[in-house]
Amino acid sequence: MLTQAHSEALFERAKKVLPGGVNSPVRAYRSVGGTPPFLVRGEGSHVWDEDGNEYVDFVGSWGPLILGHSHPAVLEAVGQAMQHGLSFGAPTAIEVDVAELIVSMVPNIDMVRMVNSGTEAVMSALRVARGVTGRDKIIKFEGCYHGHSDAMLVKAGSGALTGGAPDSKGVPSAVAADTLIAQYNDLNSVRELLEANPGQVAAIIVEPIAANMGVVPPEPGFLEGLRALCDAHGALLIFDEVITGFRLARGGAQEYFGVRADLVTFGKIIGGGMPVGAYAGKREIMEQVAPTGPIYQAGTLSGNPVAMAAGLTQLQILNAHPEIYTEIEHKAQHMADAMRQAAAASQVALQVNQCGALLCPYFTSEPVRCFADTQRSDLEKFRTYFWGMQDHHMYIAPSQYEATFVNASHTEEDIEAFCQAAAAVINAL
Ligand SMILES: N[C@H](C=O)CCC(=O)O
Repeated sequence: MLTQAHSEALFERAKKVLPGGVNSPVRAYRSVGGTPPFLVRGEGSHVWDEDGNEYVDFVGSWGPLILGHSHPAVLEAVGQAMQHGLSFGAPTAIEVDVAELIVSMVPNIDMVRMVNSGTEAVMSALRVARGVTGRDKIIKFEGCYHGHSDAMLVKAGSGALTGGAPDSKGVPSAVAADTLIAQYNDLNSVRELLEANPGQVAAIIVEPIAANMGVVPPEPGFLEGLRALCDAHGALLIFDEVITGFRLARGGAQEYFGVRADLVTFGKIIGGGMPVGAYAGKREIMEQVAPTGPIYQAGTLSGNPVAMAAGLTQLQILNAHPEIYTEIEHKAQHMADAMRQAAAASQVALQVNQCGALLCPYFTSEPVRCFADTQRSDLEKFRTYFWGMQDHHMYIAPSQYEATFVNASHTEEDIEAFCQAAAAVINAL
């Protein structure tokens, strides 16, 4: 067991002034028990906690740190931007630079609106879909997570699922009634909802890879089928790319899977570690947003110059180095294979889902292809795996329902250390 005296003392203080001691529920380690390490520093692929413990970080601030912590070019850009002021609430050149770069990298979009988080991006994209179609209902998938706006907290994944409450209190029933729930990788469940609600569905929103119930990749034909169903029923297809955007490929899931979306939402990744979000789409849709159109959405901090500087620098590097995508995917494949081999050798029931630079172990003998399958994973084994990995200085998400993120900053030694740690922990199971 690692020494955690300082983190424990901080957690006790935190619990007195922050609900659960945290500012986002998944950080509280409720499902694995124990104390979260309070982090003080990150460099490249490593983080350090208040007790001086060093870890290889496979969370990466929940995805955005594709280049790792404290990338020198990103820090330099942030430092420069800060010299000129922290916020103007006015147009700046750098937000135009970021928007132009996003439009050049992502297929099928002409315009972008910056916001401050993935939650805001989704909330706004849903409003646009409703405004454009004149319809109210939205189809989402059980176990998918699209931030914490009211409509999206119906059967949500991520922290809501980790806490065992996929439906939050405080969501008006009238709002929840317009969120229709389908099953991931099950086109029939979507078709049935569309047919039962003719002319009423504004949009289908999907994580192209469901990465908030662990990692569940789309089966061949699933995303294509959603596109076809949207076209047939006059609904918009929204890809929530808060996790997959700029991580799967320069053009995100649309490029990786070759399926067109009508609206795309982005989150923390386009801030390179700073709080940013955005939604994007074709000109005819995006021009419906205020001030050019009747759909209102606003934000004082949207396009914040310091956040834009971090995001622009990370996106420029990713754009200039597409080989990063092949490299991070290979690392993730290697990790998944090592875990599968360890499980086979020690006869542990384990499925490792991996797609791009995302992976997740489920302790079950059956393939995991939808929400119901994720519920078969043995959570007690996940808990043992989690703490075993922590003892080996591997910082992974404290939840069965989050991804393991592989980044460009992970060295061969980091990946080997992960594989050896995972093999040892799985053998001990
Ligand atoms: N899956 C969530 C974000 O993508 C995890 C982060 C959080 O809820 O704090």
